[in-house]
Amino acid sequence: MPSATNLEREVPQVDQFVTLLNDALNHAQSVKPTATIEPPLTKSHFEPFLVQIPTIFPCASPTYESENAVSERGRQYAAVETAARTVFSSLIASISIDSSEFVQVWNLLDFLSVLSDSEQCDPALLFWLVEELLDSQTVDGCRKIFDFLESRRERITAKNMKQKQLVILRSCNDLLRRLSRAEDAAFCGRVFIFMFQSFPLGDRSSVNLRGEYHVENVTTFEETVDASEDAADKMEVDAEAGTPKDDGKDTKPTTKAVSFDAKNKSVSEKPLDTDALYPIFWSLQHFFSQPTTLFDTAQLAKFKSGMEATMVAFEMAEKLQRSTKGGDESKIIPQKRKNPEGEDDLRSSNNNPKYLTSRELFELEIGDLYFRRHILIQAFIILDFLLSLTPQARAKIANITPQNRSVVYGDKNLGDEDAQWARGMKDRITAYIQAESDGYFFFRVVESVISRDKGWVRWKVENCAPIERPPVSPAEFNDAKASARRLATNKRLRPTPMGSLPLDFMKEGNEAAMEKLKDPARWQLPDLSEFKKKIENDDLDLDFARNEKDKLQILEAKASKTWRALRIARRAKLSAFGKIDDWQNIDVIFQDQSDTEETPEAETNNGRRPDDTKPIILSGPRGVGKSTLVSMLLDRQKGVFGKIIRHTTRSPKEGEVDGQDYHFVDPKAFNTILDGDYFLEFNNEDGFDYGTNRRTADAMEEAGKVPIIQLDRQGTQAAKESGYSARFVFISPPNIEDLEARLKKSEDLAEETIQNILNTAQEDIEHSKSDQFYDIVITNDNLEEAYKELEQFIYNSTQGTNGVNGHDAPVEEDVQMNDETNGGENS
Ligand SMILES: Nc1ncnc2c1ncn2[C@@H]1O[C@H](COP(=O)(O)OP(=O)(O)OP(=O)(O)O)[C@@H](O)[C@H]1O
Repeated sequence: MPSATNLEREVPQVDQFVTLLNDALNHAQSVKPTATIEPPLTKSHFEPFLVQIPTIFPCASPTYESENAVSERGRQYAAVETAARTVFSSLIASISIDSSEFVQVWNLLDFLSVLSDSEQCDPALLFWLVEELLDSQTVDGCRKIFDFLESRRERITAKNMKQKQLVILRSCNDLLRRLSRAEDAAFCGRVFIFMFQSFPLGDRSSVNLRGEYHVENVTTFEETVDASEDAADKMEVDAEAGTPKDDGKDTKPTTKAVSFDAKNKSVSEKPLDTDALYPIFWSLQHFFSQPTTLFDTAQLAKFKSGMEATMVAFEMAEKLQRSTKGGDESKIIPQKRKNPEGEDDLRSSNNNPKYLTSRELFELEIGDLYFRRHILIQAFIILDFLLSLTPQARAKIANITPQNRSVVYGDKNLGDEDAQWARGMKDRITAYIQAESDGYFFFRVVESVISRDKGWVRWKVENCAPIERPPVSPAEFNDAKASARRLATNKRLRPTPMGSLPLDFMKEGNEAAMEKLKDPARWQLPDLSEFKKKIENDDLDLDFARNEKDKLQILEAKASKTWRALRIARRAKLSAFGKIDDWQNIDVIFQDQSDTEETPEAETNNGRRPDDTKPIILSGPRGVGKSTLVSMLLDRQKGVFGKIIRHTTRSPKEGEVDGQDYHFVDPKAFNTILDGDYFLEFNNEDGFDYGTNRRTADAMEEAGKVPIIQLDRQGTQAAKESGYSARFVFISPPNIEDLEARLKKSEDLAEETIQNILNTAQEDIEHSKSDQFYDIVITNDNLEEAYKELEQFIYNSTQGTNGVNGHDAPVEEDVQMNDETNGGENS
């Protein structure tokens, strides 16, 4: 690059262009009086200056013709660059990025972007200056520069990306090196997103194609035990081994302190004391940062016994924490870590989150759940790496040609015994992580990140093949269209559509036909127990299925029977539906009726169905009378409504019945429902989860009943926010004193609890007054009147007189189901 001062002196156009730039900046300030990044200045704002360029550089004119045009363009680009750098340097030398004057730099960059798009300067010029700007600013300043880049991203990356991509990549990577992943995680994310959005998905520029490992990331730890030393003085942070003594290899600490001789074999059986475990544990970091060292059998043996010892210690730590409730789960991830040598090298100390490796901290660290998880994820990744060396894993990528040999390690194989160990260890880690309180979800996140990463690794093995689908040929398109049409066209109807009974007898003459119609099999619902046997037979057949095709057929048959059984069961065993988590196991509906929600009376079905059958959510303070009103509704409109019972992970209290007071489930079952996003609302109280399963309500609706859900204010809010379609009713006490009296009368509550309930009630009442949150607010003063108001709302006042307790039209059902309804009618 030519030196600015020399060119300035030698090339008069530089001076002229500096003047033009300054004029343009003055003009910019008049058209954009704000001091903010937005709005961007565009070509139209700089038009008067663009037309002046040919007067400085004749070659800039579109009509210019010369055989030296190319070299003249080169000179123009150099002069524009020098002028731009001159103006840019004087601006950033005199104005702080925090000052409002700094808008001039944004304006200059906007002008350069216009110049670049009009091919009046080097396409990369803007990014060269941005690179310098980033270099000259603190991380806070860089955030502002990124605000600018993000707001202009589409515009500045639209043209000539090829010339720009190198400098973008360099600036972003430089910036990332300066940022701490732990402390500036959000900013790092912004930089990555900027890169992802600027470069096409399949761009290989930043791919580590040679499969190099970050060997400088060496973890140091204390080699010898010295009880007399002051722990605070000794506290060490593992350092980037940029120091010459490391030479890229962690010679010093990791190997010396660890002894993996035969005597140490017992580590897998009983826990080591922390002093013995300390060097073994930290030496694992060496394998985590340099997995290829595991190709050496001795090193692999070290890794294996180190992992075994670590797992035993972790399992012990977990057991201890469980037995001493409230064990130290506090995070000890420090906010700021000091550099061991006190060197003023911010870059190296900020690059990666570090571990504190002091002996004194070790016990605390392994007592910390988050720390243990960190280590186990590292181990998980390494085990996956090892398993990628098995013959089975290799077979999966065998047909990829050409392979990127740098990441395949073709000559290295993992033996059967080691592979078995690695699989066993992976399972052990999985079980360990999942056993923690929110471990199930945490592990799912880890699993999905790792599985995505495997996709990228495969892409690397494929030498980063272009990520694009070949266009569909017209012939393929036409074929697909024709077969879609074929599939969508109505086929000829079968003489006996699937599932319907033959009607041939109709030809046999009236009397005989009528007799046949009386056959109970035509109108009676089959007995639920029949399906039990048939489903059991299907299960048996499944066990003996010879191939996938047979299995699928049997599964389909089972699904059909299961569906029919559920349809029959919905009449009497609705509460059991909440206990079904897997369609393949519906045994619960075949169990004795006594353990279901519905009482025999509920089947008498002499209530009236409202026109609006949306679920009803009843909210209100504790003790206001919600349950009383719901009981009245269930009693007076039999068979029409169904109360939704919440799920909980706590155990039943004395007298509580599963399925009546709560559905008592274990955390895994609860999490499965949560994971499926089936909870309408959920909360955690005293360490136990509670939630309302939307599926229970859906099943009830499907069974033709109107679900009634009792929720507190937060639950109601959650249901509303999730867009749940329901009718929202608030039951209000006549006043706080009455509520207090009811609470004191009905429950044996401590004074403090009562006061808390009353405070919440006050807030609930205030909130119920806010516009349109509830569809109706009913004051429960006189119980009978409150009930009437509720019933009127449910049935809608215009229809309230129209024979409450009368009969509604039957629910739309298939013929078989209707048959039973008619048979059971008792009005
Ligand atoms: N209108 C009323 N007048 C007097 N007492 C009433 C009235 N309505 C309900 N009660 C009584 O108030 C007490 C609390 O009623 P209920 O259990 O139905 O309240 P709740 O809102 O369901 O309470 P929670 O939210 O704690 O379950 C009961 O003893 C009930 O008989």
